[in-house]
Amino acid sequence: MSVVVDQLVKTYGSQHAVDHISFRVETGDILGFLGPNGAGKSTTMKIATCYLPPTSGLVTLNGFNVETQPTEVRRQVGYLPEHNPLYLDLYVHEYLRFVAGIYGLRGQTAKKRAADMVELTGLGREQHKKIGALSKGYRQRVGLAQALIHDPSVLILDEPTTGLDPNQILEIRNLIREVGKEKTVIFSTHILPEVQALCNRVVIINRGKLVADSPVEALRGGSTIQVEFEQAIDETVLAQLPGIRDVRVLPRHRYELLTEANQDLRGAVFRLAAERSWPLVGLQRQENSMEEVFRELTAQTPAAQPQAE
Ligand SMILES: Nc1ncnc2c1ncn2[C@@H]1O[C@H](COP(=O)(O)OP(=O)(O)OP(=O)(O)O)[C@@H](O)[C@H]1O
Repeated sequence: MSVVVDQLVKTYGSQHAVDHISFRVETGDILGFLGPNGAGKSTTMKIATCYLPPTSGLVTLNGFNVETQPTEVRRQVGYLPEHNPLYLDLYVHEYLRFVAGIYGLRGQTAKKRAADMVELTGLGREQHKKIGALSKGYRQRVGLAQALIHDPSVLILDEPTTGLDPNQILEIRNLIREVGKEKTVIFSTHILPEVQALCNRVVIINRGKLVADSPVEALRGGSTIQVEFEQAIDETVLAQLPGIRDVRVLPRHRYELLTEANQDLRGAVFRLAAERSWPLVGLQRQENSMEEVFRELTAQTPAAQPQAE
């Protein structure tokens, strides 16, 4: 059971909303899909759920191609769109049975499934109201219930906790965590602590391009050491120090070392420099928060301005 996104492109006119993105998500993964406003998250999710055709590239869900096998894909996937359209005049049960019907569930089976979803999403107290009379948090639960009604193996949720109060956020997170034990979950959010609380993996996109695809651990609470030498050194030796996750070469003989959380490797770097007779002129450590990593990865470079004629 997996979602595979391979070199996905979506253009609107001349704009590349999604620009050659590739990643894969496996069963049991809860993937946080992050990016600033307009990064291309919703567009990617709409393509993965057959609401939009890709311009090029491939998306498969459990091996089914979104372009050529949309019926099979829709059976595999439950989708909660960012602006979840609901029929406000329908009662909760009525609406859920209607959605069940779209997936071919009828009669007692549809009724039972709707009742199960009411139970699962904590809609019990509100189930006899019309959707129009529900609070935002409860409407969101209805959205989750409709996304889950056909027992999909993949769940795609576009900002499921946006606009909810802190109690509702916790409840929806618990529900996602519960559902994520059996299903593949992809959800977008702007709340980074939510990703830390729920996800095992993170994909970050910026202006349509993939800028990170890693375990949450790799983006959480590590630290960086900036080290500067008088002349260029062999960075592969730095990379071999225990506790170093990555080494970036910066201009002017500076190197940025990403280290595991709670490790201060300045002493080790200093000793290595002494051993190798590398002329060390600067050594600084900085704790990283996920917010900082996100900001760095999605720093906006100013768009090229059209030249005046
Ligand atoms: N139907 C459309 N026509 C033209 N441009 C569009 C259309 N839909 C999206 N876009 C553009 O594509 C880009 C990506 O939009 P998208 O909604 O996928 O971003 P997002 O990452 O989900 O943003 P947000 O976090 O604000 O929801 C944006 O620049 C948006 O304006």
